[in-house]
Amino acid sequence: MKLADCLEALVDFQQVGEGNPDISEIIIDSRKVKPGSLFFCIKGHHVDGHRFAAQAEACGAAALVAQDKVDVSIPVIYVGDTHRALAMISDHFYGHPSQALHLIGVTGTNGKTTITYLVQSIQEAAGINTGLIGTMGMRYKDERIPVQNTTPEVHLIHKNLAEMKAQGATSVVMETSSNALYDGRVHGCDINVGIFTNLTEDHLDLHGTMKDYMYAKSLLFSQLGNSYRSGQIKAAVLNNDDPASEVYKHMTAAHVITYGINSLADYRATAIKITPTGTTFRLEIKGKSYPVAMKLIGKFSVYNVLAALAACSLSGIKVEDMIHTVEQINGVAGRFEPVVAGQDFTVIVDYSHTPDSLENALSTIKEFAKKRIIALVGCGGDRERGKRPIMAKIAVDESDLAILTSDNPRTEDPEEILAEMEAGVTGRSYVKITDRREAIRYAMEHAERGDIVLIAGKGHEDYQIIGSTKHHFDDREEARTAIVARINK
Ligand SMILES: CC(=O)N[C@H]1[C@@H](OP(=O)(O)OP(=O)(O)OC[C@H]2O[C@@H](n3ccc(=O)[nH]c3=O)[C@H](O)[C@@H]2O)O[C@H](CO)[C@@H](O)[C@@H]1O[C@H](C)C(=O)N[C@@H](C)C(=O)N[C@H](CCC(=O)O)C(=O)O
Ligand SMILES: Nc1ncnc2c1ncn2[C@@H]1O[C@H](COP(=O)(O)OP(=O)(O)OP(=O)(O)O)[C@@H](O)[C@H]1O
Ligand SMILES: N[C@H](CCC[C@H](N)C(=O)O)C(=O)O
Ligand SMILES: [Mg+2]
Repeated sequence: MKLADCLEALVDFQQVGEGNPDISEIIIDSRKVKPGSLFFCIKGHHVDGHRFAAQAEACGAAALVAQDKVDVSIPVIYVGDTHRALAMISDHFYGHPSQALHLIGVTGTNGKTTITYLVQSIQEAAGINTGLIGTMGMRYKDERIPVQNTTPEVHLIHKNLAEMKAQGATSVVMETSSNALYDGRVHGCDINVGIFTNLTEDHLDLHGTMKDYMYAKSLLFSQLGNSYRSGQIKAAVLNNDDPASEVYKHMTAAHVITYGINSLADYRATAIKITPTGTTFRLEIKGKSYPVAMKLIGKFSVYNVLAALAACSLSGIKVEDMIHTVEQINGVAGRFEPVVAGQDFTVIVDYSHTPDSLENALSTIKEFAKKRIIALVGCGGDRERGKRPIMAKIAVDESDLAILTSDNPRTEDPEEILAEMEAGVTGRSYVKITDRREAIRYAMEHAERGDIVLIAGKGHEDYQIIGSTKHHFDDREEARTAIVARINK
């Protein structure tokens, strides 16, 4: 596409420097610029992308988009807000792919990844080619593209939606994190269905207060639009058991479909029974009742299934077919994933990295625990600090043996993170082992027949970030190695 064609997406800009070069791709990181790139200077949380204008030019950028003065000899398009222009130009550059897709966005503190997997599985089983964008990467058919963020940067979303569409996808389900909504990473995405999971404490380092965090999530529902075009579905799928849904109902002009367990809702679960191998419940929809027996464990999994069923019903899939698919699903990697290596106790690896998810994981385990519960918990560095003492307290209070350890310390001192966690513990004893590998080994060596060990916080992650280095580290592998070593002792 020519530069001038890209600029059709904007209403107000100023071009300095003659020329109408061919644009090969849209780039925001100077280290990735190739000849023909259109480089956007973005003001980030850490550095100002305008600093890299000269580097982008040296690497062959065809033109730049900037909001502050830059000194280069290639054409520069000056706009008021480069990030907003990035959303508009990339949507245009990639041919407005979201408009041609049935796009489902999922927001909420916990459950987003799980719901995207459920939705993709249910729709795929019904013959709807569905792409997925989320924490564990972008996935379509056999394609797996790793991502840096749960919700990638806006130009990457439009680019990948276009690629998925070109490969035959008619629908895409995408995690839309509160950070991404607030930062405008889903601008230009024509979302058809917005799903809300729940709102509990996390990310207050970025949003400040729970109220602001709630409003950040509300953007998904207000962005569903205010027009009723024939043939186009626009719907908000809301959790009636979470008070924030009441606010979101007012934020959207779209259809509202509710789900819940404690309150009346369009999609409701009753008679929930949790066992170590699965969950059964009755699904109540419009006066009809359907039995469900699934392998997913816990009340929180029932919420996720209800949300997915409500959303997928909008794609016209029969309830019986949806239930059949849900019943076949074994689970999502790193979400309540068992590690089985010949031991006589249970080991569960779970991605609970928030107070609410940790509490849910432990209360779910309590439903079927016959002996002790051992909880291994850490908190990530360079992330919200307020949750540290709360998570430590939950781990210590809700288990028989709590092992406090490191998660991803990132650039923080692991001892200081642990000290902030320990400040939340009152009275009860616990074990502190800073090195996560040692901590897992300790848990595997001290578990007794029939105990259940929860290894929380890192789930599917196959790395540990210490400083700015990513080391290979996988809780499931670590647990297995320690179990085998114990058995062979
Ligand atoms: C704090 C935050 O949100 N950071 C996001 C932000 O990066 P940033 O603002 O720090 O960028 P920066 O380093 O200041 O750089 C500014 C600009 O200069 C450019 N640059 C930089 C260096 C260079 O040599 N050349 C160059 O051109 C950068 O490419 C960028 O365009 O913009 C980047 C591009 O979109 C994101 O990848 C990055 O996410 C970081 C990795 C992150 O950790 N974000 C977390 C907080 C986050 O967003 N998490 C949510 C998940 C939450 C959940 O699931 O619960 C998510 O959606 O992932
Ligand atoms: N509906 C839910 N309510 C509460 N906790 C949940 C729910 N679903 C999952 N969890 C817990 O949260 C953890 C993370 O689940 P999941 O990865 O699906 O959430 P997420 O919202 O994608 O998280 P992230 O913000 O890291 O992307 C799970 O391992 C489980 O312990
Ligand atoms: N999406 C979450 C993931 C946290 C995972 C946990 N292991 C950590 O590193 O804190 C975040 O970026 O805050
Ligand atoms: Mg996720």
